[in-house]
Amino acid sequence: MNILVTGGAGYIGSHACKALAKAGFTPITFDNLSTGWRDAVKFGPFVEGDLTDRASIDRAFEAHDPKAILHFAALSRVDEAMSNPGLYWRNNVLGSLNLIEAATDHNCLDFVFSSTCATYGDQDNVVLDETTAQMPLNAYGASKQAVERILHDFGVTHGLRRVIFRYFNVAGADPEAEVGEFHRPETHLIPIVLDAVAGVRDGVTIYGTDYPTKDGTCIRDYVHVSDLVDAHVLGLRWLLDGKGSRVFNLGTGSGFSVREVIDSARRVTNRDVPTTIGDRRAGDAIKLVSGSKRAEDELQWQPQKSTMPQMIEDAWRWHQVADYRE
Ligand SMILES: NC(=O)c1ccc[n+]([C@@H]2O[C@H](COP(=O)([O-])OP(=O)(O)OC[C@H]3O[C@@H](n4cnc5c(N)ncnc54)[C@H](O)[C@@H]3O)[C@@H](O)[C@H]2O)c1
Ligand SMILES: O=c1ccn([C@@H]2O[C@H](COP(=O)(O)OP(=O)(O)O[C@H]3O[C@H](CO)[C@H](O)[C@H](O)[C@H]3O)[C@@H](O)[C@H]2O)c(=O)[nH]1
Repeated sequence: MNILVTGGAGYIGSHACKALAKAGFTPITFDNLSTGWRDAVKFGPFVEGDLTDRASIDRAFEAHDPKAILHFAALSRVDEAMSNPGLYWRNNVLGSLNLIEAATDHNCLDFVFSSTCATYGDQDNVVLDETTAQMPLNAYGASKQAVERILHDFGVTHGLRRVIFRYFNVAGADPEAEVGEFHRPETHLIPIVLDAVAGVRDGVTIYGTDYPTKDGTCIRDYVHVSDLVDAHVLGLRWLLDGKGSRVFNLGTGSGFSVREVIDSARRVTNRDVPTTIGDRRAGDAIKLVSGSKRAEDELQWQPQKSTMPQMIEDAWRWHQVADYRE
C-alpha cells in the first residue's frame, strides 16, 4: 500500500519511511529538499515537489495513488518564525491547505499530521495533555494550530479522517545509523552538543540560566525518533482500521533541563562539552512536558528507547558516520 510521506527527506520523515517500509507499506517521499536531503530517501520512491505548488502535489497523487498521507513537511525553526512569520504562514499553512485539498480531491481521506507541543505555548506547572488549551507563542506554533483547524473543517465537510500527533522534543537517530538528524544550520540542542563533543564547534551556548526551574535552564520532554515513528505506524493503522479522528501527544512525561542534557552527553561520550552562558532565546517556553497517557492507553504506544542516555548514544553513533554533506 502506497503512503504519501511529505517531508520524507527530513529528519523525522526519513525515519518514518524506514518504519513504514519495515511494516510492509511503500513510502512515497514528497519533498522540496529545502531542509531535507536526497540521500535520506532510502526506503521508497522520491518525488521532488513543493507543497506551495498544487500541480506538483497532483502529479504525485496521479503517479502513485497513495491510500493515506503522513504529513511531516514544514519549516520548524522557532528563531526563523520569530523573524519571518510570513514564511511560516505561507509554507506551513498554505502548503498544508494545498495538500489537504488535493487529498480530498483524490479521495485519499486518511491523514496523519505532525503537530507540536509549541501549540500549547508556555503554561508553567501544567502537565500538557491533549485537552490543554492551545496558546502558541510564535508563528511556528500558530501555523501548526491553524493546520489542525483546517483538518477539522475538512473532516466535517469532506469526511477527512485525521490523527494529529503533537510531538515534544524529538531526539536520537536510527539505531542502525542509516538515517539521522542533519540540519543546516543546526539549532537543536543535542546535535549541537555532539558537534561540540566532536570538536566541530567550540562549545555550546546555554540560552538562559535564570529561568524558574531547578537549575535555571529550560526543561523539555525528549522522545526518541524511533519511538515517535513507531507511533505513526500505529496511528496509520488506527485510521485504516476505521477508528476515526484523534489527537495524541507524543512525549514521555519526563522533563530534562538543558544542563542535564549536557551532563548526560558528557557521560555517554566520555568527553568534555565546553559551555558558555548566553541570553534567553526569543520564543522559548520555560517548560514543556507531555501528558502522553492517551497514546499509551489508546494506541498501545510504548516508548522503548526514549531514555536520555539511549537517545544521546544513538545520536552520537549517527553523528560519527553522518554523510549528507553540504
Ligand atoms: N524535530 C522536532 O523536535 C519536532 C518537534 C515537534 C514537531 N516537529 C514537526 O515534525 C515535522 C518534521 O520535522 P523535522 O525535524 O524532521 O524537520 P526537517 O526540516 O528535518 O524535515 C522537514 C522536511 O520537509 C521538507 N519541506 C519543508 N517545506 C516543504 C514544502 N513546502 N514542500 C515540500 N517539502 C517541504 C523539507 O525539505 C524537509 O525534508 C515538522 O512538521 C515539524 O514541525 C518536529
Ligand atoms: O544551542 C542551544 C540550543 C538549544 N538550547 C536550549 O535547549 C532547549 C531545547 O532546544 P531545541 O532547539 O533543541 O528544541 P526546542 O524546544 O526549541 O524545539 C522543539 O520544540 C519546539 C516547540 O517548542 C518545536 O516543535 C521544534 O520543532 C522542536 O525542535 C531549549 O531550552 C533551548 O533554549 C540551548 O540552550 N542552546
